[in-house]
Amino acid sequence: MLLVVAAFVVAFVLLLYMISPLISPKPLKLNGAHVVVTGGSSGIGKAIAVECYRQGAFITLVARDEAKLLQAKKEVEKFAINDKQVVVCTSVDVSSDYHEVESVLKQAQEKLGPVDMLVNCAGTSLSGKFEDVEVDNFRKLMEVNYLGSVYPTRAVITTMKERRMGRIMFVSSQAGQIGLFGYTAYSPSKFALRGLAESLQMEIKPYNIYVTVAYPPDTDTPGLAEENRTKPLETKLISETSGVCQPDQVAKVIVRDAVQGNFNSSVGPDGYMLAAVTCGMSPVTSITEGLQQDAFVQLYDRQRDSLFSCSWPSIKTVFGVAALGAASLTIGAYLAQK
Ligand SMILES: NC(=O)C1=CN([C@@H]2O[C@H](COP(=O)(O)OP(=O)(O)OC[C@H]3O[C@@H](n4cnc5c(N)ncnc54)[C@H](OP(=O)(O)O)[C@@H]3O)[C@@H](O)[C@H]2O)C=CC1
Ligand SMILES: CCCCCCCCCCCCCCCC(=O)[C@@H](N)CO
Repeated sequence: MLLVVAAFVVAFVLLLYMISPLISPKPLKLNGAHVVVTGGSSGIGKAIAVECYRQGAFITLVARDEAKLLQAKKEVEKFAINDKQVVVCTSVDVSSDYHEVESVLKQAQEKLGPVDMLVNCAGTSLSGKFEDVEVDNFRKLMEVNYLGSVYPTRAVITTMKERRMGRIMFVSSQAGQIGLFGYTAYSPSKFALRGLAESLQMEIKPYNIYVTVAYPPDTDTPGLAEENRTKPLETKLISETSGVCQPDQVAKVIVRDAVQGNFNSSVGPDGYMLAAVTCGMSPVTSITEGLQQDAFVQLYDRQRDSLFSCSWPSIKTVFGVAALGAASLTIGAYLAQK
């Protein structure tokens, strides 16, 4: 019986690998593409700009501080792969006023052409116990981290729909997948991006525009350094279970997933597991991803009511275990190629 199930699982997984490319979107070519990166003057945003530039993209960096923008431009330009590439800087507060953001992005498109990929990375974090956080900071974080992604997206979506192509990336956080001690102001602003992304993807999928939500762990940036100055010990200890990544490592994963049109983008095994157990009704862009999510949820469910009960396994358990088997095969392959 077990041999039959194992043979079935192997055949099933091989079949999935063969048909999976049929449902994945066609990858976006970054060579010659216009990529706008909000928050591109520092940390993860700057690393994403570098990663796109070394693949031949034209970059618009968006942030507030002009000196930091110019410094970032110089750093990104070192990675040019041809002499046509250009980095343009534009200073605006993405959360202040929609019409200002719209006008800045209109000018950017007049300079470098329509936006092929928008990376919403501008954001800030703040941690502290609920009653210790300045009440105004709840509004501020929602404005920067949520509205600061709505406005640029709103400013480019019409052109993307007319062209029937584009990529929109939202940089959320693992704290946008799981609420944590000390993040009562920050987590909601990152959870909000998921709701926006899932709703928007449903609307624009028919226009061949793909949305990606990135869920990075702690990443070694000036933003993290600033945050760590006042972070409660509890928040620090929990966050560090996921380790601390380097911006270029995070950027490589994020750009790869955005180019592929993958809806979820997570970093490392922890991030992968977190994404699977918090997948909810997020769109899956590959059959194997859906299967792995099912297996993890099955495992999670079954652990709750004991994986192997002494009675005959129900059909659901058999398929759950089969999915689990397939998932472990797939995850093994996935981790092996990492
Ligand atoms: N570092 C980490 O541990 C993690 C970070 N993230 C998220 O990644 C994103 C980047 O974080 P990180 O690289 O650490 O941050 P940094 O502080 O290093 O960089 C933030 C960038 O966003 C810009 N920015 C901030 N506020 C605004 C604004 N209102 N309008 C326009 N630009 C703005 C900053 O430039 P300027 O100040 O000049 O405007 C800067 O370019 C954030 O959304 C963060 O929540 C997610 C998970 C982990
Ligand atoms: C079943 C699988 C479980 C996997 C373990 C996951 C444990 C939760 C880790 C949460 C880390 C939160 C990092 C926030 C980073 C961030 O956004 C700020 N640093 C912003 O600067």
